[in-house]
Amino acid sequence: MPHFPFGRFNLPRERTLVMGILNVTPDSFSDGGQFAALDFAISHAEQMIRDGVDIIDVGGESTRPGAPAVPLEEELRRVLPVLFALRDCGRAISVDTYKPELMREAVLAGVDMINDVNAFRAPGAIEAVRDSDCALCLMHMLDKPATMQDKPAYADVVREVTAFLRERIDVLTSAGIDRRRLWIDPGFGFGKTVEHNYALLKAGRQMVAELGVPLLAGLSRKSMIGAVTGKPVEQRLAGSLGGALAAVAHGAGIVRVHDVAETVDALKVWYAAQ
Ligand SMILES: Cn1c(SCC(=O)Nc2ccccc2)nc2c(=O)[nH]c(N)nc21
Repeated sequence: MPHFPFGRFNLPRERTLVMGILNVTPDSFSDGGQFAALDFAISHAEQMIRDGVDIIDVGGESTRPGAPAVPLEEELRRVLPVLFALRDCGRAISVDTYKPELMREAVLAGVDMINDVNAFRAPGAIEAVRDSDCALCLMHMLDKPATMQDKPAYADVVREVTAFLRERIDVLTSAGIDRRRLWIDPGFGFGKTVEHNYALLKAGRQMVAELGVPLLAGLSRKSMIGAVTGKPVEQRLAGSLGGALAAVAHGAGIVRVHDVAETVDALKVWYAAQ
């Protein structure tokens, strides 16, 4: 299999990889204590590993519309201990951040992917990751989290999102970053209506073909699942599994999910039938 740089790992490319979501934000557990947070995160990561996860996505700041901004120091305090604790866990680690300072620390800590919902647009982001071999995920977001869902409108959402991702790829490769490190992501729910999200999902293979870069898809438990199932966020497992299989069918190379064990099993059955 071709070796796509993924930090230390030579991850398989003949099947879609499962990225498990590891939130290290206080609102993702009860008492908010610092050490409880670290313990909780490590236990959750260990469970995902037992469940068959390929990549663990560590995030210290919620990007939900209306979520409070997290100061850099606080995000560092939440995320870095988890990165060091997971360094030798045997799975790829990605860090979900748009802050260049955290990217720099994460690269030094040896992470295998930087997952940037802002597609490395922050000043200093490219410099922070250039001299490394970690994978880089470029995600599309309309405007910014606070306003992106107000009235998302596009003349042609697939064309515009593809153009945005092409521009970001061009900027990073022009800065000397090896194209083989790059992943693209349409950013489901980041400034899109449900219709926009499904149009982008269906266009996955087209985007990969046009941009020559593999695709990461994050649908798990999102409103695009809720809209077609009528289910609240805590009852979206089945819908999310359908979404994961749809993403695989439409060319995703990584699916970002909350429910690792269930998704791993669903993909095993899917691949048994290919
Ligand atoms: C960090 N991050 C997020 S956070 C939003 C989220 O999960 N909301 C959400 C979670 C649970 C329920 C409802 C909404 N989504 C993506 C994505 O789609 N792609 C990439 N690359 N990174 C991502």
